[in-house]
Amino acid sequence: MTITHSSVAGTSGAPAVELRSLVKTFPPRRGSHDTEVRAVDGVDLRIEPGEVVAFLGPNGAGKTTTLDMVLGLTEPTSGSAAVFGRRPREAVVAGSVSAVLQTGGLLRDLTVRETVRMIASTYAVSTPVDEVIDRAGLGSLANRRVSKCSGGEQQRLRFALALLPDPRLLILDEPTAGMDVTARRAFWDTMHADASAGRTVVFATHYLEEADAFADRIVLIAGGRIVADGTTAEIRSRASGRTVAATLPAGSVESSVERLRAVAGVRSVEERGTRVVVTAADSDAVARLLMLDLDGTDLEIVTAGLEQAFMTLTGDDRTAATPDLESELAR
Ligand SMILES: Nc1ncnc2c1ncn2[C@@H]1O[C@H](COP(=O)(O)OP(=O)(O)OP(=O)(O)O)[C@@H](O)[C@H]1O
Repeated sequence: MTITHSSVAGTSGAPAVELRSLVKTFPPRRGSHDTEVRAVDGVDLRIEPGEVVAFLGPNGAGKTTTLDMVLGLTEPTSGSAAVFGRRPREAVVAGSVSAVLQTGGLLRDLTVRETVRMIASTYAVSTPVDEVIDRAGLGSLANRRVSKCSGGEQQRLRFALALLPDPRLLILDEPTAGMDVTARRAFWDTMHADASAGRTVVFATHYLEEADAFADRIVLIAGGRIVADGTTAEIRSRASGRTVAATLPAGSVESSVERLRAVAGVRSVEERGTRVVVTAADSDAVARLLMLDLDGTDLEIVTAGLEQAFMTLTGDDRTAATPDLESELAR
């Protein structure tokens, strides 16, 4: 697969994406007593050219609404969105940004190549049809009808279409939704090769593994706000910490819990009878306190993974409102 990006390199110095105090509200649904929906609730974000950024968050977090504003598909209620220093719609018209959205009409009776050719004809300047077919890994499927392509193959076709204007910024909204693990891996292999040439990629996902494996940076979104922003390693260490559990002598649990809560970096202390479960950034300090000062026994230390980090950071009542999240995580 050859990768030649003419317009990907070289930018005006403006950030690829700049969101300032971005807010989007929707009126309450008809007949509902709810107040307005604050889908995006004050987002500030700067993405530099060449970054690969995952928007990670549970259902209803505000990912799609934010991306829609980056693409100029919807106007902010307040605040602003800029793409390479321009208004989103201007950036779209200039071919600086394009998107692979969750759904998007494809004509079922056309072949893969016919589809790419048709969309290419709508651009004043476009990447050669066979080149995008090759880059999207569709070479062997070029003559297949869209109706005969699997969901994953159709998604790769949408990806090929998004590459036609050779955009400096590619937006992917849950690009692998509905794909099995193999198709998902194949899609990301293709994307990896493409992004390594310097394209800025912003994608929304529910899948932690996907964000972890593919993004340089994760922007964790919940309830319309950014709840964490950093490299995957930073997110993991910031939120996960470790869980330390021990059994305490009966009668001393209450006072011990108080002492544990006072330790710097302790995030939570849970009592289960005489057993305490402590989540903390510095598990060594907690373990020492439990064993040496508080006469704890049966010590257990568990490293929390990215999933735990995700739950911790998107936690509180918002996680409770997103039952789908747990089944996503369990997949
Ligand atoms: N057109 C609309 N009218 C009313 N409410 C809307 C509209 N679009 C989105 N919302 C609400 O805004 C909130 C954010 O939705 P959004 O689709 O941006 O979340 P998301 O993070 O992309 O979720 P998902 O992962 O499920 O796609 C949700 O509560 C949603 O119901």
